[in-house]
Amino acid sequence: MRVFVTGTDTDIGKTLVSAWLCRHFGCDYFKPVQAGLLPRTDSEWVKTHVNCHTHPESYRFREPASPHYAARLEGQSLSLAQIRLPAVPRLVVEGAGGVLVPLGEGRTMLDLIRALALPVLVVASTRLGTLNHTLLTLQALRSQGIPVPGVILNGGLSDMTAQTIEDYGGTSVLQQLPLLPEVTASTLERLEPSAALRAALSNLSGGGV
Ligand SMILES: Nc1ncnc2c1ncn2[C@@H]1O[C@H](COP(=O)(O)OP(=O)(O)OP(=O)(O)O)[C@@H](O)[C@H]1O
Ligand SMILES: C[C@H](N)[C@H](N)CCCCCC(=O)O
Ligand SMILES: [Mg+2]
Repeated sequence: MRVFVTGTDTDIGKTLVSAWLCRHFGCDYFKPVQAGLLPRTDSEWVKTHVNCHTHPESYRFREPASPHYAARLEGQSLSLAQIRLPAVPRLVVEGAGGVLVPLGEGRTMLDLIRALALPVLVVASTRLGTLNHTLLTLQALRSQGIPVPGVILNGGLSDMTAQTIEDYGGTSVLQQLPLLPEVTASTLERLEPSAALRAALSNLSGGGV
């Protein structure tokens, strides 16, 4: 299975969830656009926490900022055509920030997602405000006809949030991941994927988890 992991915001847990998916579903990891290289890139974080193959980024920028601006600071611009998916059957692709993050020349992360033609998992928090952010994200993805197998709630359990996203967002909450007191290889390993997540991922085209 090949899947794109987006989120409702930056710092919402996309890298943690991506690493966890790689660990439990035997996937490689690919971060096409990395803005901010220190203290470590997302690929380095994934490599440190789970033993999976990470593919080189298509774009790496020093500034921890929106990619369109980080690129401009280095006199560069992003071309979607330069971003090619690694040809492997099991792959987790992580975005940068949320779906409308600017990539330059009027393009956003949503254009990249559409170009890559992958189904999308949305990582969301359970903090107050998440319902609005999550429903807006789902609406943006749906407006482009992008398939969304579901949402992963990260960093705190809330059945109310999960139920409301399902009721108003027309999609499934496939997993709730708790706030981990310690984020290590073994705490990630001990978090078991739900039956709903396993089923959703095994149904993806190219399927089999
Ligand atoms: N469930 C969790 N329990 C404890 N800490 C978490 C959890 N999820 C994320 N974090 C921590 O929150 C921080 C932000 O998470 P992460 O780097 O995964 O965000 P991101 O969405 O990938 O951000 P970016 O847009 O920069 O790629 C990290 O320090 C991460 O370890
Ligand atoms: C620097 C950060 N950690 C990510 N790499 C990029 C996040 C871009 C967010 C842009 C925005 O929505 O304002
Ligand atoms: Mg990340």
